[in-house]
Amino acid sequence: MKGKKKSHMGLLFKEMGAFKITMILSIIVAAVGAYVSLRAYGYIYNAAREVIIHIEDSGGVDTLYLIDMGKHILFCVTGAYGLYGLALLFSHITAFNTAARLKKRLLRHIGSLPLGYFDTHPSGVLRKLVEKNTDAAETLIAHQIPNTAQSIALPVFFAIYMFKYNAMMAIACIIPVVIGFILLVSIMMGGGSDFVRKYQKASADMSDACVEYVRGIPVMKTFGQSADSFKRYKDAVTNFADFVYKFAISMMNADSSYNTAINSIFVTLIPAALYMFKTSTDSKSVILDFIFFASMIPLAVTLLKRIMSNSSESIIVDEAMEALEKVFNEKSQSFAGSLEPENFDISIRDLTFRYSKDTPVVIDGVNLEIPEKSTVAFVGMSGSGKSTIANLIARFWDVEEGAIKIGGCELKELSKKSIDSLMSVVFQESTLLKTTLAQNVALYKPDATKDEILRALHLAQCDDILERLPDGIDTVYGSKGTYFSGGEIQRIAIARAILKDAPIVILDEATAFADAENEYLIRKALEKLLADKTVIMIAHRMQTVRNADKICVIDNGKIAESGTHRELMIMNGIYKKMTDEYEKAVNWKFERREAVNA
Ligand SMILES: Nc1ncnc2c1ncn2[C@@H]1O[C@H](COP(=O)(O)OP(=O)(O)OP(=O)(O)O)[C@@H](O)[C@H]1O
Repeated sequence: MKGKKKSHMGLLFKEMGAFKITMILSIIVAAVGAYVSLRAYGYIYNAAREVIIHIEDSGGVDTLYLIDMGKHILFCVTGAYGLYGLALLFSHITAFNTAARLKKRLLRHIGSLPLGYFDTHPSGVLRKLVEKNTDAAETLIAHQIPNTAQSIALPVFFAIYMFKYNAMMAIACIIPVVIGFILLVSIMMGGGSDFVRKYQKASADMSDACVEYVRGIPVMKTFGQSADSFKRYKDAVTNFADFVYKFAISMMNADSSYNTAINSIFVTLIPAALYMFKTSTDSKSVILDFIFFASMIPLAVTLLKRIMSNSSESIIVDEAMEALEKVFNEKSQSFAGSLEPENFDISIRDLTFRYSKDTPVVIDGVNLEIPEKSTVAFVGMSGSGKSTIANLIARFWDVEEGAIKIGGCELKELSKKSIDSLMSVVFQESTLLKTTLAQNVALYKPDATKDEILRALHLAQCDDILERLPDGIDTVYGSKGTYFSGGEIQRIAIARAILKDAPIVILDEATAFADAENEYLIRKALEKLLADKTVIMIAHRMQTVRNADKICVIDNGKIAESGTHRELMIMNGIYKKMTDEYEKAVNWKFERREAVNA
């Protein structure tokens, strides 16, 4: 048996806050509007009755009464439109304010999440998440809620009216509606709602795969691949097409049965009217009642159909709220600490970490002391946990088990100001903003003078870059075709770190993708940056770590070996094996070259 899915609409109602009042007003006004529109039918009935009663004696018709009824009808029709407009006004006030509150709270919350969250949630994903889901909530409140209020109120008033005028015809009209509703509920309970969810997932998968496909076109062209090689995109499109087909087929019977039921009111109404016509002494009243019922039926059918589409809309919004709730459930990072570190020693105690409750442990009981102004390098297989430890030191994620201390204070106890000024991180691939070179370099020190910026650029070996820029450090990156190579961007990122002059530097081997000339310049730039600093280096090439004060071999989230290069080579363990294999790979290249040159 399928478990009942939890509703996430509570979030939406909570977010409405005081605007719940305008929402309730919208529902009440929409319901009153529905009543007023039905009153118009009552006055039409009275006018028609006056005419039919005097059908054989047209002089007996009370024209003043007819004019009066006409005025009432006009008043009710315009009143109903006016009230519907007012209901929409209230619902839009609620919708815009709720969506704005939701967006603001969401953005504030996203801003408080740890930096590591943005690794897996890039800006495009977050923009889609915020906009798409809050827009869905806005549409639901602005349109669906007043429409649903009307769609429910009208049939209720309609039923009361029908019983007031003619109980037998009322029952005849209600039988097909009840059958229609039983069918509607069975569609929704029997997988209809599940289908809407799966349909949305298939559609989202297809659009994600499409973006991936478009982004991969350069790779596809470079390697001369055919479109078939982008299997995920092809599979997503096929999956979506299959889904829509199955959805249409499965809904075909249910939808047509529901529509047939609610459209077949005449099938029960006409026999009931004929029976009454035959047995009643007041045939004129029977004809009049029949006209009254027949004129209202199309309206009832339209409203009943609207209920069905409203219920599938609410499933979409429920999904949207579920996605937002997931973001709100992400734990914020608190910067309530106020301590300043006594020195820049780093101490890691019994550190154990997993990225989320449902993922495996990636750092498993790590203990490490990094004295101030020393260099520690992490080496190990890909996925062993090197970056995770470095990111935890930089507080990209919060430590939950064990502790990381700087200068005797836990990271959480340090003030935001000290955390910001303590560390510089140079990633494997750095990013420049589309602003001036000066602003890019002074990102962490906006009040830096021009001389300070120029000095940092000089120390980071960026003189050659500066020479070719049309406006020097005021050149806007990305303007007039001003772009930099990966190695040049890396040197500018090092200039940024030099200017910041933080006592701790975390370095994710910055030369990994540089060419020989850039590698030389980056190394020279790093010498300036790292002098007299506490350095944590994630190394991908074995030769870069030889001079480190301590090398830690990370294996499966644990420190498997640690020591200097010499100590580790003598130990004859994983490090020695990695170094030997690395050297074999390098020598293999030389041998090949020699063979070619021979
Ligand atoms: N944001 C994340 N969410 C969930 N798991 C993650 C995340 N980042 C990394 N992991 C997982 O944590 C483990 C350690 O990854 P980490 O990036 O620390 O390894 P690494 O040694 O630095 O690898 P590499 O040398 O390839 O960069 C891996 O299994 C990885 O899949």
